[in-house]
Amino acid sequence: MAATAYTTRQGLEVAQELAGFVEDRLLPGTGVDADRFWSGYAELLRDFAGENRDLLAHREALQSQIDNWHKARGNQDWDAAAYRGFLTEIGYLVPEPAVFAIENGKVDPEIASVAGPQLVVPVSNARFALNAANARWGSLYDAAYGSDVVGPPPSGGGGIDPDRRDKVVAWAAKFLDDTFPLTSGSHADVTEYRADQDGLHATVDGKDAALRDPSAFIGTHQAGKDTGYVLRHNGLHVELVVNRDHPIGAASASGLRDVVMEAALTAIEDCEDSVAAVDAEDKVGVYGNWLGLMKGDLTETFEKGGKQMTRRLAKDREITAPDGSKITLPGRALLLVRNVGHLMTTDAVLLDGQETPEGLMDAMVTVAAAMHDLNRSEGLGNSRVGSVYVVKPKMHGPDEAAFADRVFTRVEQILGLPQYTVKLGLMDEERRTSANLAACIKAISNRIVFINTGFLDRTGDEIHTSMQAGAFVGRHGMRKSGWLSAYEDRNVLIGLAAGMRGKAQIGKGMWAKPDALAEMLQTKIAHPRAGANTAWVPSPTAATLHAMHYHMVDVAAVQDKLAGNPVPDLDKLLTPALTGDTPMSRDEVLREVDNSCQGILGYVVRWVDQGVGCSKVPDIDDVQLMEDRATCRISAQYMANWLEQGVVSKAEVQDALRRMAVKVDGQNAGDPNYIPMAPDFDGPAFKAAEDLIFTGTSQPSGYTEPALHARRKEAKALRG
Ligand SMILES: CC(=O)SCCNC(=O)CCNC(=O)[C@H](O)C(C)(C)COP(=O)(O)OP(=O)(O)OC[C@H]1O[C@@H](n2cnc3c(N)ncnc32)[C@H](O)[C@@H]1OP(=O)(O)O
Ligand SMILES: O=CC(=O)O
Ligand SMILES: [Mg+2]
Repeated sequence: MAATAYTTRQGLEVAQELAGFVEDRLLPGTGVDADRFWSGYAELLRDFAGENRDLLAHREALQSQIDNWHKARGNQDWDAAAYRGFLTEIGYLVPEPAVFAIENGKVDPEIASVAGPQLVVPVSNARFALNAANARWGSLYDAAYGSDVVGPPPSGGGGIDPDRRDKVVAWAAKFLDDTFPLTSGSHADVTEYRADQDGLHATVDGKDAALRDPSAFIGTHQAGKDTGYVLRHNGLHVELVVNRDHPIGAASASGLRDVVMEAALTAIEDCEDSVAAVDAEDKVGVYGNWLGLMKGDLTETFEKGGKQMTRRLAKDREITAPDGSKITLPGRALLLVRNVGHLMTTDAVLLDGQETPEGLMDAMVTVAAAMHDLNRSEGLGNSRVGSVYVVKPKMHGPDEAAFADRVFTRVEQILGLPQYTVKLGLMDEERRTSANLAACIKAISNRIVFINTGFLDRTGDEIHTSMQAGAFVGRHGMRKSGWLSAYEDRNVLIGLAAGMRGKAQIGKGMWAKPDALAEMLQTKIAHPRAGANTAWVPSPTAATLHAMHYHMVDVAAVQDKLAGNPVPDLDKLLTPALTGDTPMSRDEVLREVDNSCQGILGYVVRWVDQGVGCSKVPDIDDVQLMEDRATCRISAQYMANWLEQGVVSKAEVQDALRRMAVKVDGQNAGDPNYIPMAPDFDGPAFKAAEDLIFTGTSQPSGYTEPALHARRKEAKALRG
């Protein structure tokens, strides 16, 4: 990696690549000239970088007070009252705000009022980033046929297996019967669908049937030879696509060739935990894709199935209502952009020779990019109400949220945008935020568009915060622990109490087993049932399937029932899940050590050597798991905690790392770009895994970024 070349702008040293990107690609068309951008940015850094540093120092100061408190108490029994008193005294817990209601201004309906899936995607990958935007609509037939929901997934030999096809068709018909019942008969037995000014008709057993709720039919959608009958339920659309010339339609008595679901209502284009962006070059790649999405002109050409294809943003869908009027349905997910948190600094922009907060750069650049969307009145637009949606991760407590609010006010001033154009999604994924959630929401109440239980980071922070309290129970115990359920329940109830219903999303976390979609269908319905009007999915296929849950559950009604329920006690949230007097068996410990080491290595080897920020890595039972920086944080913090508490020895972990490195090398044997870690175990990837584990106690909040960035830079320098 060549040393960064800088150019000077308004007292800043700016990496040339970034300066070129900003001036040649980002700003033209925004009405903001380069001088205004750079002088505003320089002032932003002068006014906010110091406070950013102070906030991070405060995190560390609180953490060391907490560590010392636990160390001083030794093996005494857990004393919830004493602990809570201590946290109040040091300012970790702040007073609960008086009752308030958020006032978040203009918010698109996908966020404010309709419940549905939220897809997350690494924005560094243009092919995936476009796919996520287009995942607003997804084929239910394809999702079921290609996954495990009607039986083990297909082997991938090509062609359609008629038995599997029939299973999928019957399974989808059952969903249609449950969601859009007919006055008589089943969708499985329809021989014809047709529409007229009275609505949708179906012929079953030679007789006319209609929808039991005729108002569910909103019109037809013509696309080539496809005639789509568009239905609506719980605010979400479903299209019955009929085409008797299509092989699937031809095999169906009704000509039904697909059921197309409105799926990813919103998608988060991620600049954070699913990407590996460590320098100006990487950041320009990430920003370039977000800019293309905001301009509507991003394309990506690639080869799939031996054919070259070009992917671009999907158009909106034109529907003809029964009375002949036209309705436009959005063709793309409403896009949010996840910025990085307050932790990292970047060498892409230097002030007084020092690195500057990466979060401030993300704020400036991603909002400026979204101005292309704000300035456009037609075409492939994003927000229809003129808002910009930024997701802010990993904030600790209300002061950090208030800081973000002021940063975005300043960014709006620099760019000439009305205050509160930028809306914020608040990741409830650090313990101090969960414990002070109402105050955090209040701190950004004019911008807030979601709270989301990012339980993966939250688990990492749970372990790190109470590192010195004792040994944490294993993953199985953690999933069933009291703090986790208190965290999930409190999030919904505090959000409702803050008036988020009908105005914002109360979201649930990621489905981290991308291939186990039958299991997802069984279990992720718990999210809408808990009152969440969105939840994260890792892929468009998962979005299409998860959309079914929002037909099965009327989230608005659930929220009505929940409103006013007592919020679970803070002590429950604050009680760590420690093994206490019932330590885990040696077998369980060693198995989990192998599992964590494998997960960490499988993830970091692609991050450090190849710059891939989100991967599918098989776990110890060969279940493919989505690994990102947050899941890596959990594994590393487990190992650090168990080392700290003497549950395992350093030698045992070192042995596991070496054995698992050999296993991971084997799993990647088919990748021509892969660099094996064995037999030398001295490359930057292997060392990154060691850093994450053996320095896990002293890493800020147990984050993985510092070690990963340093080792990735080393790998880039070594290998170009
Ligand atoms: C704790 C947290 O912060 S969670 C948030 C961060 N996590 C994420 O963002 C998860 C994003 N998901 C992913 O990166 C991927 O789904 C993975 C790595 C988990 C799994 O990938 P794989 O199953 O190997 O996907 P694979 O490479 O086979 O792609 C399959 C298809 O799905 C698409 N796809 C997969 N995931 C996504 C996604 N998140 N968004 C859009 N498209 C996607 C691909 O574009 C591809 O379609 P195409 O060939 O037509 O382009
Ligand atoms: O960002 C999400 C999480 O679970 O962490
Ligand atoms: Mg997270």
